[in-house]
Amino acid sequence: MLRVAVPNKGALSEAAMAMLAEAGYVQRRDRRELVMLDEANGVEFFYLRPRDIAVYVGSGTLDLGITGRDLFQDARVDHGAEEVMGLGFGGAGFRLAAPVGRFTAAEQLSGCRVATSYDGLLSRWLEDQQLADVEVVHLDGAVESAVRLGVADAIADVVETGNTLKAAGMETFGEPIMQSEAIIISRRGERPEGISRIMRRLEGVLVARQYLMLDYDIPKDLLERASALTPGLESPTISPLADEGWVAVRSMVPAADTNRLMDDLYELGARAILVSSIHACRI
Ligand SMILES: Nc1ncnc2c1ncn2[C@@H]1O[C@H](COP(=O)(O)OP(=O)(O)OP(=O)(O)O)[C@@H](O)[C@H]1O
Ligand SMILES: O=P(O)(O)OC[C@H]1O[C@H](OP(=O)(O)OP(=O)(O)O)[C@H](O)[C@@H]1O
Ligand SMILES: [Mg+2]
Repeated sequence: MLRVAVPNKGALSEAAMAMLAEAGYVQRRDRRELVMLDEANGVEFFYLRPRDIAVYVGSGTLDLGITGRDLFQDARVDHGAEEVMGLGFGGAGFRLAAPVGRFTAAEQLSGCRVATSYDGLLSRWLEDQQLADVEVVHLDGAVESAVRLGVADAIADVVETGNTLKAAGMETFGEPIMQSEAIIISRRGERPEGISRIMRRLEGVLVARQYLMLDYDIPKDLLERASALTPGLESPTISPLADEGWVAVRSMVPAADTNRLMDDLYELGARAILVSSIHACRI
C-alpha cells in the first residue's frame, strides 16, 4: 500500500485534492477525516499540515507528499526527501518586502532584522548571499505587521497577488528569493511500486489541463510548414483525405498558444481547424 501525504488545509489543500480526484483517486469528503483509504488504487492518503509533510516523507514514514517548494526547502530535510515533480498550481514568489521606499536592494539589509515564518529558507539564502549580519526573527504568520509593530525592519514572505503587502503599505524589493509552486516530494532511494503510476496519472492531469487537441486539413504541399507550427509531443498524426491533394493533421498544442496557432494555420492555407479539450491522458 502506497502512503501519500496531502495538505489538510491552507492555500494548497483544495487544489491538491481536486488534482488527485481528477487522477481517479478517492478523496475525503469531510474535513475532519485524517486518513482516507483508496483500496482499489492501493493508496492510503494522510491529510497533514503542509509544513509537516516534508518531515513525514523525509523521515521515510510516508512514500510521497504534496507540499509547497518553499515549505519543503524551509524544512531542511533535503537529505531524506527530494522534489520529483511540479504540479502547476499554488504558484507564489518568496520575497523580501518593507515599507514603501525603505529599501531597494538586499545588500542594504546589513545590520537589520528580517521577520519570516520561513527562517530555514531565509537563513540559508542570506548565507549564500554572504549577508552574515542580518538577524532573522521567527514569526508564525501575519508577518506583514512585524515592521509596523517594531520587531523587524523588513520581512521575507510568500507573495501571490501582492494585495496583503499593499494593504500594509509595503512593497517587495530585490530579486525574488525563490519561486514556489505545489510539488510532489518523494523519499530518496528505492521507490516502491505504485509511485510511478501515481506520478504518470498526475502528469496526465497536468498535460490534459495545459494542452488542447488541434485538427485541421491542409494542402499536401504545405504540410511541412504546418507541421513545424504544430509539432505535437512526439510528432503530428497525418491521415489521408478523399481529395488526394489534401491531408488531415492532428496534434496536441499548448492551450495558451491555440488562437495564435489557429490564425497562423489559417493564413498558411489550413481549413476546418477544430480545437477540442483533452479529458485525460497518459504521456
Ligand atoms: N496566496 C497564498 N498565500 C499563502 N500561501 C500560498 C499562496 N499561494 C500559494 N501559497 C503556497 O501555499 C503554501 C503555504 O500554505 P499554508 O498557507 O497552508 O501554510 P501556512 O501559511 O504555513 O499555514 P497557516 O497560514 O495555516 O499557518 C506555501 O507553499 C505557499 O507558497
Ligand atoms: O500576495 P497575496 O495574494 O496577498 O498572498 C500572500 C499572503 O498570504 C499568506 O498569508 P496567509 O493567508 O497564509 O496568512 P498567514 O500569514 O497567517 O500564514 C502570505 O503569508 C501572505 O501574507
Ligand atoms: Mg499561511
